[in-house]
Amino acid sequence: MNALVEDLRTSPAHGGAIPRPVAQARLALLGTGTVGSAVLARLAAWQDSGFAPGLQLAHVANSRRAVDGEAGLAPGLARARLDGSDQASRLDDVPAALRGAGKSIVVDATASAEVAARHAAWLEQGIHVVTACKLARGTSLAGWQAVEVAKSRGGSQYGDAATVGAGLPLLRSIRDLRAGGDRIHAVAGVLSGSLAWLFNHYDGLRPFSGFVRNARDAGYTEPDPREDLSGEDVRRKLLILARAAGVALEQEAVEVTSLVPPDMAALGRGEVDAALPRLDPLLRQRYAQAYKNGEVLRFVARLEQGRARVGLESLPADHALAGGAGTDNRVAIWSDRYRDQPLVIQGPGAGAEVTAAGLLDDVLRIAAS
Ligand SMILES: NC(=O)C1=CN([C@@H]2O[C@H](COP(=O)(O)OP(=O)(O)OC[C@H]3O[C@@H](n4cnc5c(N)ncnc54)[C@H](O)[C@@H]3O)[C@@H](O)[C@H]2O)C=CC1
Ligand SMILES: N[C@@H](CC=O)C(=O)O
Repeated sequence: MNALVEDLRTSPAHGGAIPRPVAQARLALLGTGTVGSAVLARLAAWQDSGFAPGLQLAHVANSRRAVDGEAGLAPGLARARLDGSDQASRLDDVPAALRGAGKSIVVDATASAEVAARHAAWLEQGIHVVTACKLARGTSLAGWQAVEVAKSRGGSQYGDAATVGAGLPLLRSIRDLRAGGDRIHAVAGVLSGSLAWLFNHYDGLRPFSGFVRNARDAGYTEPDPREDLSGEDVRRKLLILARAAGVALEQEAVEVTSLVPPDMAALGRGEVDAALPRLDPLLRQRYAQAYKNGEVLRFVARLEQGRARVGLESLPADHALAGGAGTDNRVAIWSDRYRDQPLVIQGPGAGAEVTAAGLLDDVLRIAAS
């Protein structure tokens, strides 16, 4: 914490988390990796403190196994129960596991296209979906529209705060501006937490590939870091933001400049780690050029004048998009009311804990609605 800012946790006025009465809701958590484990940890902490007592964990699954708990699984024990379970993970079983009193909510903490393909069907059945996975809304326009149609048919809600900015109030701000009558003119910024971290740390001296391994091990990258390095993950985030802003973009409309050499893009997942040093020559050269110009490298997404593009840019160090530290996303939004000076939103844009918090904020919002 910044020493100039008083730490409110130690202030006498700080009262801790207020127990929150939540109407009963049954949750199915899909994915117990980096993000899913943090969801379980947050639910376990809530259970200990008595916060949000109405939430009941009815089903937990990873790609191989599943475990059900009709009366609710203890979040702190769910991983151990899952590891010892002989129940196979089957997406067809999810609706039945959620049957019971209160709202039914699927929490998608996977990176699975197969799970994303179920979102619309669940919504249509009245099951709410909260997701960190961008594949349902950030790929084809038809996929995005299918979610919209299914929500209105099923009277269900879709919590997507964690899909962009790991829960930062980005989508919410764009939707609030539009709900207040504003048109969104442009959006530009750093949308990748892992790439932000990489370009905040890379010094042109040590190999870029080593930093990629560190970002992966810290849980900032996608399960396959090429998703980040190729710009594909940022493309999905920009598409989600653009569509929320009222711009119905097809995924091919985003110009993406990848950092991944073609020979590395073609490799199998298991071969990626050994091939990471293939990134080093291009990044060393881009860094040296930027350094010579007194600039910094940032991986930027832009939606301006109907044109959408994503790629590495060399920016003056005092440029509005160059600020921030760590995994910070930094996004500028221009609208009718923010015509000259944009609204700028900055904060950590990757990491298990912030993402889990973003997912559970959406769960609480839906449970309370
Ligand atoms: N790591 C981060 O900082 C952030 C991640 N996200 C998103 O969160 C999602 C999860 O990311 P990680 O936790 O890093 O991935 P991970 O690879 O650590 O975990 C993925 C989990 O999904 C499970 N899974 C795969 N297919 C499944 C299926 N059919 N049914 C049930 N479970 C299945 C896997 O077994 C694993 O437990 C991704 O979509 C990612 O884009 C979003 C914001 C930030
Ligand atoms: N891999 C992503 C994680 C969040 O979506 C990123 O680096 O931003």
